[in-house]
Amino acid sequence: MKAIVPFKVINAKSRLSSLLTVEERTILARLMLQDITRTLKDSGLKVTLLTTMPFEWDAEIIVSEKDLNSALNDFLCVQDEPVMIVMADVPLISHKNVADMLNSPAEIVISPGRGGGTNVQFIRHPKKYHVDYYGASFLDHVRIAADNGLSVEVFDSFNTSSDIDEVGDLVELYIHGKGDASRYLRSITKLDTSKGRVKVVRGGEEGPVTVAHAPAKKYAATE
Ligand SMILES: Nc1nc2c(ncn2[C@@H]2O[C@H](COP(=O)(O)OP(=O)(O)OP(=O)(O)O)[C@@H](O)[C@H]2O)c(=O)[nH]1
Ligand SMILES: C[C@H](OP(=O)(O)O)C(=O)O
Repeated sequence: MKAIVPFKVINAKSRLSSLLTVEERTILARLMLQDITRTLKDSGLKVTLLTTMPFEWDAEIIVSEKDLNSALNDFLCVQDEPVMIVMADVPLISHKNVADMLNSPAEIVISPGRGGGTNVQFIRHPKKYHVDYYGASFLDHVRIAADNGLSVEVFDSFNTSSDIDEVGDLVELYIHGKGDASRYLRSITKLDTSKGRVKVVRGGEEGPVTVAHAPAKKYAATE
């Protein structure tokens, strides 16, 4: 069974730029991808990365300069087997989450993200479906499934609904993460529990974490 993970190589996670430098965002994005790739592979899935430019990774790479939706739909329309689409910013996804999605009897299993997005989708018949990310993509995906007569399960999981888009989202990774991305985050930031909602702020506690692949600078955009 296949999993495809879209990955924007340059200037990833730009919405975190009020807290993290471009190098830190690049490393964090790479480590989230590393944690996710490991979980998907250990769950028995064959992982393909859909990237915006050539990229070294321990997975099949498809490079497409098309927009995210066109690139994904080009992929889906030639797949004979089920496909799981996992966004590269859902680092808490677990083996159990993957197994539960694969075991669903539904034709489309959708894990929503905060704010109307879509974090993970399991698509049993990719040729009968297409994706429409951005905006309220969760609603769009439910509608596309209905328009194509496909049954839907909305997958209810803290892990898979926790996508890391904005600085406020980092607290979930900081507190609940068990992989390298969370270790790295804890090495460069700390928790501010002084008042109101807990926040991730500058100042780290743990030692540095090594990144397995090419140096971050190579892919970092200039700010
Ligand atoms: N292949 C491909 N992947 C993309 C593209 N844009 C975003 N992605 C990936 O799609 C997923 C969801 O995108 P976002 O949550 O917006 O992530 P992002 O673009 O790194 O974050 P921002 O810069 O803050 O918008 C992430 O896995 C991104 O790496 C694109 O143009 N092509
Ligand atoms: C791609 C987009 O991600 P978001 O920016 O909403 O996390 C979506 O889920 O439709």
